[in-house]
Amino acid sequence: MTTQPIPVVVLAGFLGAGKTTLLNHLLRGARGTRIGVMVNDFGDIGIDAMTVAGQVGSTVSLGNGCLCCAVDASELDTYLEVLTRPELRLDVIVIEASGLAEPQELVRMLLASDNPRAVYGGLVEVVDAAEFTTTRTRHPETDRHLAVADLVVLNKADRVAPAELAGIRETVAGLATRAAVVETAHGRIDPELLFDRVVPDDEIAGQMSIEDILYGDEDTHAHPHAAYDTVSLGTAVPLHPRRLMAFLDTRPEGLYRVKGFVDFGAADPEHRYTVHAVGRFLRFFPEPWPAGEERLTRLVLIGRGVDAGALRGELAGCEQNGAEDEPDEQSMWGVLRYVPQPDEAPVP
Ligand SMILES: Nc1nc2c(ncn2[C@@H]2O[C@H](COP(=O)(O)OP(=O)(O)OP(=O)(O)O)[C@@H](O)[C@H]2O)c(=O)[nH]1
Repeated sequence: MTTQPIPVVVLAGFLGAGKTTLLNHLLRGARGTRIGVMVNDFGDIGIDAMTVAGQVGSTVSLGNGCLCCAVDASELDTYLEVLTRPELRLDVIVIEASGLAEPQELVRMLLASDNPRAVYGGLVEVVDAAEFTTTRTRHPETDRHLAVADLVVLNKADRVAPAELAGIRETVAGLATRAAVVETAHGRIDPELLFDRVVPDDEIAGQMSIEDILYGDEDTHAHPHAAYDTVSLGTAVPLHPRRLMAFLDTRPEGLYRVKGFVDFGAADPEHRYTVHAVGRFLRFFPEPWPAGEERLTRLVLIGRGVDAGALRGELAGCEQNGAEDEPDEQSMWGVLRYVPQPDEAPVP
């Protein structure tokens, strides 16, 4: 059994950048490497924990709220204590920060942790190449996040023309001066990039001063999620595809992220539909209902400057009202327009 401390890698990046996709890629390609996962869901339904593949016994879901606000260093230590138990024999722990977390806060907490079996293993910042320019304009803190990253994964390269991608890469590299920048699609990076990133003590000192860790800079505490609203829907009543599409097609600008699973009831009893919207980008991924799985819809909406009460009401209005309201197969056409073609990789 190894006596080396376990590296703890922070996986950060704005809403929808592709953190969960990357994490699933790592888990699938893990082979002999034993990966522990801490998932930080934003919203009171554990969507991200549910979409992390095949992790039994070594996943900790941090529930509602943002890790950097909701958890202090001692609480983080409690979670780390669980994942660093020798019997789990983990080689690496990955913390997926919520898309609105301040990665620097997490890094600070990890560095302050007194768990001798864990060592900070670096900050990976996932960037959505297709949304980079818009995100940066709306969220100037993006620059600060890139500046402290150890590895930048420039994801969704498939959604940007090569010339534009080269320009974005140059901008990102200029901001992430300490980091390697890796372009990829669907988070398919070489796992070695992460698992070998045990950062020596002297390098950590170079990354963040002790004053940074102890006192921080008040400006860097401006949490981007303060201004965000989260609306969740968890229901056993199937949603009507036409009404859900009408809702999604007219969703307000500020509703940046929609994720979860939808049950369309009689309109398609065979499949559950994973939904992902990032900005104006929308996709549904049908998959057969797992055997014995309860038919439920779970959705989390995250937005800024949106009327959460109205959204909640509109979502509730998408629920089917008994037999008379039962949709037919044609009512699925609107949904099927957003199911990816075979060359687009599905959500795991
Ligand atoms: N075209 C394309 N889509 C991608 C890529 N990576 C991820 N996606 C899709 O982008 C959506 C968001 O991906 P996630 O992995 O859930 O993003 P996330 O960063 O975990 O999102 P939050 O948890 O909301 O912060 C999903 O529909 C993914 O399938 C990519 O490289 N190319």
